[in-house]
Amino acid sequence: MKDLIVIKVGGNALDQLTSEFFEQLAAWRQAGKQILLVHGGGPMISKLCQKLNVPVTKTDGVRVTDEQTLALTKLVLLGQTQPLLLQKLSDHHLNVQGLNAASNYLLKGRYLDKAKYGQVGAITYVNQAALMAELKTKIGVLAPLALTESGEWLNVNADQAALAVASKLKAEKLYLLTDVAGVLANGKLVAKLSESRAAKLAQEGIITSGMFPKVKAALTAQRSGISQVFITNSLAKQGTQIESEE
Ligand SMILES: Nc1ncnc2c1ncn2[C@@H]1O[C@H](COP(=O)(O)OP(=O)(O)O)[C@@H](O)[C@H]1O
Ligand SMILES: CC(=O)N[C@@H](CCC(=O)OP(=O)(O)O)C(=O)O
Repeated sequence: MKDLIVIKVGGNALDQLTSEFFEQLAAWRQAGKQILLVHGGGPMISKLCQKLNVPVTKTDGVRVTDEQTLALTKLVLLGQTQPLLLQKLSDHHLNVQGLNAASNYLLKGRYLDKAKYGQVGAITYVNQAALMAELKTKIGVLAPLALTESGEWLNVNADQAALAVASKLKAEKLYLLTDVAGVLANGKLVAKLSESRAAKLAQEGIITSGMFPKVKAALTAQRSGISQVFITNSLAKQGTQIESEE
């Protein structure tokens, strides 16, 4: 949808939001844009697990999520990080609405690989009509969780959730906000990143850890038709923009 901007706010980025961020959202709302924020909370989930002696296991950057981890994940996302972001937005006089998979079955998903990751999902369906109705008047703040057809909760990587929603709704722009200026190579920002350059940087061990699934999500988003995809730490800076192959 033209005029829809999807922004993923990672758990690390949540602590670093500057006044620029809120001013940009206000300016976009004034210009008639619809805005959906998909929030993370990974570091906070890991912290709570560690406090309660629940093992933290990640495979390919994905949290292996058993029943107990799922309960803590929901607790953190819906009880801690989402209210924190809503409060920050409200403090800046922005009109907001907290959203999750259970609000009008906004997001449905399927198991990614139950044997490997447990209760982890990939999004298969977005209730577009319900979501767009919410975004008409408010900035939506959506948790990265999905429900299966039979009503089981799934934990979804927040980059993947933002990508899925942005692709299904054909967003104009997708921002993956994180705690670094973009993809860095030898300390320098990579301003434009194509699929082949990304593959080379990954092979050289330059794109690693959390940046690896993020770049994969960004490339998939660009391929799905979202022309402006950015990995950045600020809405005022383009950071790394994904570009198509020559
Ligand atoms: N080439 C790279 N450029 C920038 N960051 C990288 C790179 N490779 C790995 N990283 C790491 O990826 C992190 C961002 O991923 P992650 O911590 O998962 O972010 P978020 O919580 O915002 O989703 C950076 O803080 C950095 O430590
Ligand atoms: C399946 C899976 O890995 N889910 C993520 C959801 C939160 C997230 O992605 O948060 P960040 O963006 O802050 O990392 C997790 O449990 O950490």
